[in-house]
Amino acid sequence: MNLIDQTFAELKKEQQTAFIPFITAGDPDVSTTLDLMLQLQRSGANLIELGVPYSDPLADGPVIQQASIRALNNNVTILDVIGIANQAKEAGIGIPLILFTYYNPLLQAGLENLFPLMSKSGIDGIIVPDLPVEESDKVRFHCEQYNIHYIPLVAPTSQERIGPIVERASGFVYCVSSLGVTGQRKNFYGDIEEFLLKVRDNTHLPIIVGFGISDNNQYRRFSELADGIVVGSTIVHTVEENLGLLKQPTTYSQGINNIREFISHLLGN
Ligand SMILES: O=P(O)(O)OC[C@@H](O)[C@@H](O)c1c[nH]c2ccccc12
Repeated sequence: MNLIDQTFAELKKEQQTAFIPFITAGDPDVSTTLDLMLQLQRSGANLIELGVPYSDPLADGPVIQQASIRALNNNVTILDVIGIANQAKEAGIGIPLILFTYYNPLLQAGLENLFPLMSKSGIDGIIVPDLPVEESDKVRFHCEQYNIHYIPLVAPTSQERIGPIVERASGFVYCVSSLGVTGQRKNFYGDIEEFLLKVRDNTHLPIIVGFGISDNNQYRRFSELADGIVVGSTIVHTVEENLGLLKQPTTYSQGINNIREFISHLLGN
């Protein structure tokens, strides 16, 4: 049993949808990331996707690309992000943490080095968006060794690959709501309901949806269709809007409070 499984089991009992925010670790700096994680947990996050900054985030839109650049300017590495997860758990984070990283940082640091650290640091799942599931054997081997869930992405264009993808999943399946890159949007894939039902028919695991969800209307719509909702860019954009406040000790708490208020409106509280 992994904390992700327990979390979804509890949410299912309460008939609740998981709120899963994504933030770029180290944006604008490590200590702010820790405070943001604690604030997200207080604001109702059920799991957190912790993004490893990367120089070539091909699946990301401009908001997360900029966040990666800010974190990389602080020289934040995948090892630092694992360290942040560890500090967060020590600081009181009790919800599952999912390491979100492109494949290259994993490869450079070495799976055999990272997985023991990830396990010790309380990381419960990993998402590697640019690793085709057919090439995920090594990553999944290490995941099984260390009881870390391997969470694949499935897209509306996956169609006949939905089966092979979800059968290699553990923890939950991440359904991408639209084609293209991450970022706020007005429209989603035309047959999104049909797509989510098709994924649901292929797995007993919880299915979560992400990409473009940025206001309460969209959040409520997808809460009816999935077991969890990932929100990234619009939260990262709110961090960006408050960088000025977050940089000054005298206005720091105002910056954190602005982000708290944004999350509250997003969730319709
Ligand atoms: O940013 P959005 O549009 O809210 O989508 C979630 C997304 O941020 C997060 O899950 C994510 C960040 N980078 C990614 C790359 C591929 C797939 C998903 C992601």
